[in-house]
Amino acid sequence: MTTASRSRGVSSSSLPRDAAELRSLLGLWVERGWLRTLDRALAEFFLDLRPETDVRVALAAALASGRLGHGHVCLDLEDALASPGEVLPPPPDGGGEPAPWQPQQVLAGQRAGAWLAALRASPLVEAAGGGTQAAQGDLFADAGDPGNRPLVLCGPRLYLRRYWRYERQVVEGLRARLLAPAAPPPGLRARLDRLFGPPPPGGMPIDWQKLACAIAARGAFGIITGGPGTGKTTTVVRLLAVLQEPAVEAGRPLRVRLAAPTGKAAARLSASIGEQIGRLDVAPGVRAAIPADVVTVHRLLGRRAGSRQFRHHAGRPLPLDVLVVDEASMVDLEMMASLLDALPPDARLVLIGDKDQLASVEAGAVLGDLCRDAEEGRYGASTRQWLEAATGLALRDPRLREGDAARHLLAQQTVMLRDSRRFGPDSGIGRLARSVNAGDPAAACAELQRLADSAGSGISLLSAADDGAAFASRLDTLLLDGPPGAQAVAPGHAAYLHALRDARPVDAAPGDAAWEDWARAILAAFDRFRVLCAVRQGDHGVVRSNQRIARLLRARGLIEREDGWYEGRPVLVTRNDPATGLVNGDIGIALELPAPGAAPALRVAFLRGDGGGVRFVLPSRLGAVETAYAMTVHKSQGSEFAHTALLLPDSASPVLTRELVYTGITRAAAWFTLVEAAPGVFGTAVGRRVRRASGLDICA
Ligand SMILES: Nc1ncnc2c1ncn2[C@@H]1O[C@H](COP(=O)(O)OP(=O)(O)OP(=O)(O)O)[C@@H](O)[C@H]1O
Repeated sequence: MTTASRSRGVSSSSLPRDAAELRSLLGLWVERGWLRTLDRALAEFFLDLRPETDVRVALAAALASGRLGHGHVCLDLEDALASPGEVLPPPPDGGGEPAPWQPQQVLAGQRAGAWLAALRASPLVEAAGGGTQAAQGDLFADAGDPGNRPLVLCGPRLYLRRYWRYERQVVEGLRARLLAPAAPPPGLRARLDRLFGPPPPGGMPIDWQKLACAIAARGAFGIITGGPGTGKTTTVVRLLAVLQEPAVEAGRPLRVRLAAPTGKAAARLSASIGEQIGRLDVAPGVRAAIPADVVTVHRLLGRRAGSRQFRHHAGRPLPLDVLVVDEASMVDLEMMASLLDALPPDARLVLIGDKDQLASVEAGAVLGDLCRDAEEGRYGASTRQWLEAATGLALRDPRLREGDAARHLLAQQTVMLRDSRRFGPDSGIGRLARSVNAGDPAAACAELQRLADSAGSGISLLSAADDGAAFASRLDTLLLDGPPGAQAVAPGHAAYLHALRDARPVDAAPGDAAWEDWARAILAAFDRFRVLCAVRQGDHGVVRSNQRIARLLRARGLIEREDGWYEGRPVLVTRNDPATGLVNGDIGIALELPAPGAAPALRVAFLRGDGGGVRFVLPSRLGAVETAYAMTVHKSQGSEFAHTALLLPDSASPVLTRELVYTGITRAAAWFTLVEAAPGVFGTAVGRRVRRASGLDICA
């Protein structure tokens, strides 16, 4: 037993009786991995500041801070005390058997009413109505003034003030845009008909892309959500044409900027927008006024080195008229607040993304929260009328439900695209993704089994329900060679190393273009397969999966060593690096290149941002990289691979959710393999949603 647990007297399962007991309990939670040091430090700071602080207030502060580390913007005390086992997820080692000092036991039987009363009575807590803009003072400047108290209680939700302020900024910023008078471009109907085609007889079936374009064109804010291949990029490019045409005709082209949360997503969108602009049926002047250049949100806002501040903010807004943010599911609350702060009041903002994907690693699930009504439409009568007139479509679809323009304010400016051109009704990947999203574990498991049993579905399943040795050796085969019988479409990691060896242009002189072509082909071959893990640690986490694959490749003689730098080592850049121009998420492969008058040396090949050229970087110049045979599902967002194998671990960790499985499946373009290290884990994950506490609710 540790010092902390002894000093606390672990026999009691009730709350700490005083500050000393609370300090030792928090020490124990940090030691055992339930909380971070900074969560404990916050509670201790409050106890130091005001020694008379009720232990419930200090404990709630530590929990609210701890929840931030798991993506929650606040601590909902009613939910937390009703389900104390879910307040803090167990640490990576599982936290051991329930013990009296564990969060679930300490919080068991506590009543939210008493905690809320203690919080309301505390001079550290401001009780907020939730509808007003918070004062922006220094966190601890004057804890006596309610506008500066470090904690904010809004109904049952307890926030650290900074996050409450972000949430209010987002709510107020979006609300103002949603209530701004609609300003559709002139001649909208004719422009839509030209770009999307005239409406079908009777206005059915609904062209969701046309609808989305109309909605986003009419207001200062719009959301276009949809799964992979539903035409989000196509719609955005046509939307920009619809907005830009009258502006160019009037001789005042709009200043349009495109942004994405990560460098990888920005590069991918740049490439696909560039391609779509080329196909657009508009005058050359309009086409020229639609940019294909996509920057990261951080770069757009102008991050100040070493601080949370940006160059652009309300006092120095971005010089633009239209801003499109793609992959918006990855935008966290703080980033969204900063964006809205820096946006001129009369600029249009359009968010694009897949609401069903995993949310950002940082706190907040902004797109998911904003798209709460997207499935059901919830258009009010006036929106319906306007949409039908603007598009010639009839809004009759059994999936749509009546809405109220004031109560469902956001929904009036949101459209969900529903028809995937990539994963149509017969695609196995599409069927599995839809079944996972529907959220019925038994039905999803049955669909997975049925698809895995039918040849040509593009789905395979490897389950530890097989006996252990067979499972391990089948997994090894999968990782190296792909699923048996499907290796042409669904390779394993041996394939790119064969390409490396077999296609090496041995006769080419140093610097010859053949070396760049070879590197490009190897990078493309490597991108045909990726192992995605739910977690970093454990037998089926990223770290051990990378070690396992390296060991297997070496045993087969395809690489020379298992660690350090070696030819063929794939790496993932984990931090933006201005010195090399590489961004978080970039993938490179170490290759041996000839050098004039010197021995061949390793260089790491990366595709350039425009997707065409290759650049070679010395391994010694790469600071933050890790081996990339396997990566987390989180890191894979915004990428796509011909074959993905999703490894679900053998314990039902709380990170295993429907959104994680859906994101993993939809990274696969041609083939998806599910590896289940314990029977039943897939079903458990499908039954669990990412539910992040927040108060993002916008009404008129
Ligand atoms: N209305 C359309 N008419 C013809 N082709 C279309 C249309 N909409 C989409 N496509 C085609 O379908 C494919 C997917 O479209 P798009 O890239 O716009 O989808 P997306 O939702 O942005 O995909 P992703 O999930 O990759 O971001 C593209 O090849 C695109 O050209």
